[in-house]
Amino acid sequence: MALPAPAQTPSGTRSGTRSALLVLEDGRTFRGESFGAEGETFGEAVFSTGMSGYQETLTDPSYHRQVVVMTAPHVGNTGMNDEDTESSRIWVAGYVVRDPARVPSNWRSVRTLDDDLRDQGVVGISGVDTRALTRHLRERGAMRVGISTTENDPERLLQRVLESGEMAGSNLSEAVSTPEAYVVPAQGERRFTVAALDLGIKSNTPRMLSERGVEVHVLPATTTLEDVRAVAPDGLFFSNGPGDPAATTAQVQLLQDALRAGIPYFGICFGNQLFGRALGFGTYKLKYGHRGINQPVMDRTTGKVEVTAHNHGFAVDAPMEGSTSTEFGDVTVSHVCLNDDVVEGLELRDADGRLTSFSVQYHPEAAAGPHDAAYLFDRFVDLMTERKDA
Ligand SMILES: NC(=O)CC[C@H](N)C(=O)O
Repeated sequence: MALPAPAQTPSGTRSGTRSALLVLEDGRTFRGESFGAEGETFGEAVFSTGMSGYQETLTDPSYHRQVVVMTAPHVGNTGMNDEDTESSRIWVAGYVVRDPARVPSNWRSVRTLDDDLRDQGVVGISGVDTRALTRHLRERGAMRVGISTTENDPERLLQRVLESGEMAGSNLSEAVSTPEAYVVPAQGERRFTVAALDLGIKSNTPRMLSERGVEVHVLPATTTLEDVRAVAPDGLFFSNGPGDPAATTAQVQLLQDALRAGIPYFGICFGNQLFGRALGFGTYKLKYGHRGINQPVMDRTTGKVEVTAHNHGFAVDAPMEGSTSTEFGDVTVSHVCLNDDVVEGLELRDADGRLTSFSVQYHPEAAAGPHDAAYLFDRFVDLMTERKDA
C-alpha cells in the first residue's frame, strides 16, 4: 500500500519532484529528479569516491566546468556550514547524487545542500543509479554530459552536449583566479614569505602555510616575474586548478624564469603538472582520473605509503626510473600512485644533489581528506630554511 503523501514538505528538505534528464556524449541516458537549481548545464562528467567532504568538493575551483557524480549514495547528510568552503562559491558545473539527505543533521549545519545549489544556480540531478553511471565512465572514460530539467528529449539534449566545450585543450586558470593579490599573514612570528600563484587555490593551502610561519602573498594567474620579485619571496608556490595543463603556457614560462632565478618551488596538482611541463615533460589525459580521499601513494624518497586526497584528470608523462637531466637540474619521480603507477610527484636536485624544488599531483592540504601528506608543507619550509641559511 502506498504511503500517504506528507501534508507539507518539512522545512529544509528538497522539493525534488520535477524530473531531470542526464545525457552523456555517447548517448547513454539517465532519468532522475531535479536537485538544486532548475535549468540546463553541461560539463565533463567525472566521479568522486569520497564518502565525506562534499562541501569541500563542491567549492574546489579545480572542478570548474566538471559535472561531479558522487559514488557515495547518501549526500548532504551534514548540510552546509560556513567554515568548510574551499573558496567563495560552488564551482562544479553540475551535481549528480543517488539519494540526497531529506533532513540534514549536524551542529554546524546552517543551510541544506539543496538550498546552496539552488541559491548558486547549480543544476543537479538525484535519484540516478550512480553505480551504473560510474561504471560507464570507468569503462568508457570521462566524457561530456548534459543535465536538464527543461528538456525531455534525450536526442535534443545530446545535440547540445556535442556542441559543448571539451576539457582537453581548455585553459581555465584565469577564470577562477583572484582578480587582485591578497596576503594571508603568518600565524605567530613570520619566518618566510611565499608568492602563491592562484590557479584555483583552495583556502586550506595558505592556511597550512601560514600555520608554519609563512606569510602567503596570493597572486593572480596573470602574475609576471617582476610581480613575484616584488614580494621578495623565499619560495614560489603554484596551486591546484581546473583545465588542461597542456593549454597553459604563460605560467609555465613564469615558472621556468623563476627556476632560472633560483627561487625554491613547491607545486600542488595543477602546480605539479605545470612543473612537469616547465622541466620539459609532456602531460596527458587519464581515462577517468583520480578523485576521492583514499588514494594510496608511495613517497619513493622514504618508501612510506600515504593515503591521500586526489582530484586530477591529467598526469605528467615522466620516466619512472632514473633521473632526467634538464637545464634546471636533475628530475626524478618522487611519488607514485599504487593503484595505477601514475606519476604523483616530482623532485628537482642541483649538481650537488640538493633538493631545489618539488611538487605533488595530489593534495597535502587535503580538505576533505586524510592528513598523511601534510609533511610536504614541512618539506617546503625545510627547503626555504636551507636556502636562507646557505
Ligand atoms: N586539482 C587540480 O589541480 C586538477 C589539475 C588538472 N585540472 C587536472 O584535472 O588534472
